[in-house]
Order: sequence, then structure tokens, then C-alpha cells
Amino acid sequence: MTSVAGPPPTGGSPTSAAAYADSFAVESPAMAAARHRAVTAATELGTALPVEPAVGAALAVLAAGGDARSVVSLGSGGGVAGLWLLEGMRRDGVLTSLDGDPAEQRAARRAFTEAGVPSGRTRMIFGTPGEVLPRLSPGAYDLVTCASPPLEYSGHLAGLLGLIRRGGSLVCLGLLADGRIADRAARDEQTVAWREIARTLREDETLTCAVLPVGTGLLVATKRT
Ligand SMILES: C[S@@+](CC[C@H](N)C(=O)[O-])C[C@H]1O[C@@H](n2cnc3c(N)ncnc32)[C@H](O)[C@@H]1O
Repeated sequence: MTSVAGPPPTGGSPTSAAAYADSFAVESPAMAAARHRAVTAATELGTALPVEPAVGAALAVLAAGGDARSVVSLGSGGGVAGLWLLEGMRRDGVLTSLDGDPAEQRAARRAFTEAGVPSGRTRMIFGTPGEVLPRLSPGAYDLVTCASPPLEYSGHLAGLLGLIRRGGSLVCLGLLADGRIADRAARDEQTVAWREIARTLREDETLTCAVLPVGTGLLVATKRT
């Protein structure tokens, strides 16, 4: 095949593209402060990192696009993702924020308070999916986001999907982290759990699914109406 010399590519590297997407997503001072605390905790205590700004903005878009009034956030962390969700939700919407770590729940509550979120707009629930899911109303939620490690909720996928109304979405965060899901040789438990979640959602004919390669990735599954 003859190659044709052309102008040098003008596109940036994937890294600069990701940096652009993050810089496009302008965070409020409260989000930036919550991010700083969460990153500090991750560095000093080994807790999980918050979502990247571009992922937060994508969550806000999904919440706004679905006119979300009732949202579940599994894995509150330091509240960064929660603040983005609240940004996209209806102003009378309620975010139900779950976490199994009391320190993370306190951090998320602090983030919401410092952002001036009215107390009636958040419902903080302590516990694991197995403990909390039975307390939530089936079909009552517009959007459910999962930020905890996949093994922590892969056994509860049916229950999580059951929470969502038709037209609503399940969003699983982080499946592209480290690129292991694309590496056939990777067989660690978390990667296997990711593959199972992805396969289950894609094979479910009641759902329309996509992987959004933003930050560490979003797996979005929307219930057909
Ligand atoms: C990556 S962090 C979430 C960060 C959040 N998305 C943000 O941007 O601020 C994951 C959270 O999941 C929580 N988690 C992990 N396993 C859990 C489980 N089995 N039940 C409930 N929460 C869990 C952790 O305590 C942690 O706060």
C-alpha cells in the first residue's frame, strides 16, 4: 500500500485530551475543596480517589438529561460525585447517598453542607448494598450510580436495576481504570467482576448500554420504555 505523506497530526495525545475534558468541567469551590480532602485522604490513608471532573460533569449531564428527581449514589466517598449529581438533578430532587464507611459518609455530608445543599435534598444511609437495597423502593429512582469496587455490588445487580424506573439509568463507574478489562490475560477478581457486570447488562434486552470512555470510564445502562 502506498503511503501518502500528509500534514502532521493535529490531535493531542490521549493524556492531553483527558486533561482538556477535565479542565472543561469547571468545579465549584465546594467541589474543589471536597476533591482536595478526598485526594489527601487517598494519599495519606489509602482511601479511594474521587471521580475525575470530566466524569462528574458526565454524571451531571446524565442526571439533567433524565430530569432526575430521585438518584441513588452507591459509594458516597468524599461527596464529589454527589455534588455533581445534585448539580444536574432537578432542584427539588433528592440524592440517596450510601456508603459502608462512616468516615466517608462524614466526608460526603461535610461536602454537601459546605456546598449549601439543603438538608432535605440528601438522604445519607450507612451500609452495604446487601443491607440497604431492601430498604429502597423498587422502580422509584431515575438514576443509580455505583462507585464502589465491582465485587461489592456485582451480586446485587438485579436489585440495583430493580430500583430504576423505565427510562432511568444505571451507571457503573471505573471499569476502564488500569485498562485491565481489555487485557484478556487479566483474571483478578475485580476485573472478572467488571466483565460479568458488563456482560449481564449488555445481554439484558430491556436495557440499552454504552461504555463512555471518560476518565476511568462509565458503563451506562438505560431501561427501555
Ligand atoms: C471511589 S469511592 C467513591 C468516590 C465518589 N464517587 C466521589 O467522587 O466522591 C468508593 C466508595 O465506595 C465505598 N464502598 C466500598 N465498598 C462498599 C460496600 N460494600 N458498601 C458500601 N460502600 C462501599 C467506599 O467506602 C468508598 O467511599
